[in-house]
Formats: sequence, structure tokens, C-alpha cells
Amino acid sequence: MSEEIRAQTYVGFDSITQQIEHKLLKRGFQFNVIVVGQTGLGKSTLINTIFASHLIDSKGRFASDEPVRQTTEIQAVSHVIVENGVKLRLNIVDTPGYGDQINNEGCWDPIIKYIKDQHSAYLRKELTAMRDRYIQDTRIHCCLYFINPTGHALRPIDVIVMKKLSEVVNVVPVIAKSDSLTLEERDRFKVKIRDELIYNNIRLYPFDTDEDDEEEVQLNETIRQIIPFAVVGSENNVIIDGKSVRGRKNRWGVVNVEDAEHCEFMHLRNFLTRTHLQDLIETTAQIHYEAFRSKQLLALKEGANQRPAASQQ
Ligand SMILES: Nc1nc2c(ncn2[C@@H]2O[C@H](COP(=O)(O)OP(=O)(O)OP(=O)(O)O)[C@@H](O)[C@H]2O)c(=O)[nH]1
Repeated sequence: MSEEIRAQTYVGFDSITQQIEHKLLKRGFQFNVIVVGQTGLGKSTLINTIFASHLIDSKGRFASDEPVRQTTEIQAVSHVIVENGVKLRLNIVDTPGYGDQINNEGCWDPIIKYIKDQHSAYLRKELTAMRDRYIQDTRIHCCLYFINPTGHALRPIDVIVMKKLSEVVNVVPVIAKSDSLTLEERDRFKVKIRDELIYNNIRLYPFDTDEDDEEEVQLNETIRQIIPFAVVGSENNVIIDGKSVRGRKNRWGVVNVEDAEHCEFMHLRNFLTRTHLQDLIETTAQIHYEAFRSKQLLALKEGANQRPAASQQ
């Protein structure tokens, strides 16, 4: 085709991708994460390490004579972070550490309720007659579940809570403070956890869909082989080979948080921000919210069907 004919037949709809990009960039993206796990496992620290900024306060003590502090209620903090003109509105929900009471029965209920409440709020906004063009999304896209680095097995409470959570949210398990395990212990612990997840029929994110191409299926498979991510968090920088890096310094050495030889923090960060951010958001809408929505609408319909019958009695 000559240049002239091409110019005559060119309509210009291929610019739709730039138009979408422009609109999305203007609006920005919303990502909501919840952190769940026993008290003091480094939840706040890890979040601050992942997003390379101080987003939530760690409750750790700086001196041994300071009183013990801990997160005592579900707290959501919002931040806008910008990278190369892309605006990410980040909502982080910190939950009180649980499982340290004598009776832990039902200690997960407030967390599940919080997640369902966000679905419910979204559904209400969706169903209003004059609904907003853009609904503020507070639905939780990812739940980072912190496992105690015991090196033995999952605690019964971990199994119960992960099972319940996986029914309403994308659960990503992490072995907290993995610097307390040797490499062999870490590998054995990971295998044990994966076996227990399968044995207890806990289906964790990522899920394969029919739409996934070969590359995505392969990527998900790689992630499944790493999960649970054995991580180390730190808000402090240490000097290694003259370079300042995020790390933890002990008497016997230094853990470089961002070194894949030391821990799997970088795998987790890449997974959350580079490879699966959009998929976590989509899966929340298409799987978890959709399941909630259809259940609610069915209940509404059944309620409406029963009402006239009741009023006739
Ligand atoms: N060794 C080690 N210590 C860590 C790690 N991450 C955090 N810590 C330390 O553990 C302590 C508790 O960390 P936090 O981030 O406040 O823990 P949390 O889970 O948010 O605590 P709650 O909000 O009370 O449940 C702090 O002193 C941190 O410096 C880690 O990967 N390894």
C-alpha cells in the first residue's frame, strides 16, 4: 500500500490505547492491602519496606525499657505514591495481631467482617439510582498473611484463618522474619507449609483462568513454587560494600533485604508491584466481589419473593 493510500485510509482508532492511558493516568490507580498475622511478626515493617516509604508506624520498641506497644484495632491508612507520573493510591489496613489469647475462637471474625463490609459498601454504591461515574474502591485486593517462622508447621489457627480468608480475598502467605531460620530450615518449612495448604484444601492466589496465555500460566507456576515468600523487613539502611541498602545488622553479619540470596523480599515486591498488581485488582472484582455480589442479590431476590407471600397470610 502506498504512503498516500495509507494516509487516506488511516482512521486513527489505534490511538485508543493512548486515550485510555491518559485517562487512567489522570485518575490514578487504587490498591488496597490488608496485613494479617500474630502480633510482632513485622507486618508494619514489611509494608514500609515494600513501598520504600514510611507508611505505617511499627510498634516495635527502640529501647528495652519502653512499654510494649501493639496494634489494637483495625486501622486503615491511605497514601498516594507517584512513580514516573503514575499515581498509586495505596490503602493499607493494619490488623491487630491475633492468636495470642488463651481462647482464640472467632478472633478472625472482625477481619473477615472488615473485608466483607468493603464489598458491601461497593455494592451499595453500585446499586444506587444516581451512582457515581467512578466508585471509590475500598475492596481489599491482597491479604498478606504472616506466618510465624517456627520451622515446624502451620499452627491450627493459621489453617483456619487462611481458609476463611481465601474465600473472600486474595491471600499471599509470607514467612515472617525469615532471618531467624537457616536456609535448610527455611526450605523444609516452605515445603511443609505447601503440603499443609494442599492437605487442607486451601486454594491461594494466583489462580489460572482460561484467558491466561502461556507466559502468564508459566509466571503463575513460578510464583506457586516460591510461595510462601520467606521475607525479611527493615526500615533501616546499612552499608554493604560502600553501598547503602535496606538491611538488618547483627553481631554476626548483615542481612541485605534486597538480595535474593538472603531472602525472598524482592520476589514478593516484584510480584506485588511489577507482575501481579493489576491481576490482584481484577481477580478481586471478578472472583471475590462477584461471588459476594451474586450471593447478596440472590438473598435480596428471595427476600422479595417471600414478602408478598408473608403479607397474604
Ligand atoms: N529479625 C527480624 N526482626 C524484624 C523483621 N521485621 C520486623 N522486625 C522487628 O520486629 C518488631 C515488630 O515489628 P512490627 O513491624 O511493629 O510488627 P507488627 O507485626 O506490625 O506488630 P503489631 O502491629 O503489634 O501486630 C520490630 O522491632 C521490628 O524491627 C524481620 O524481618 N526480622
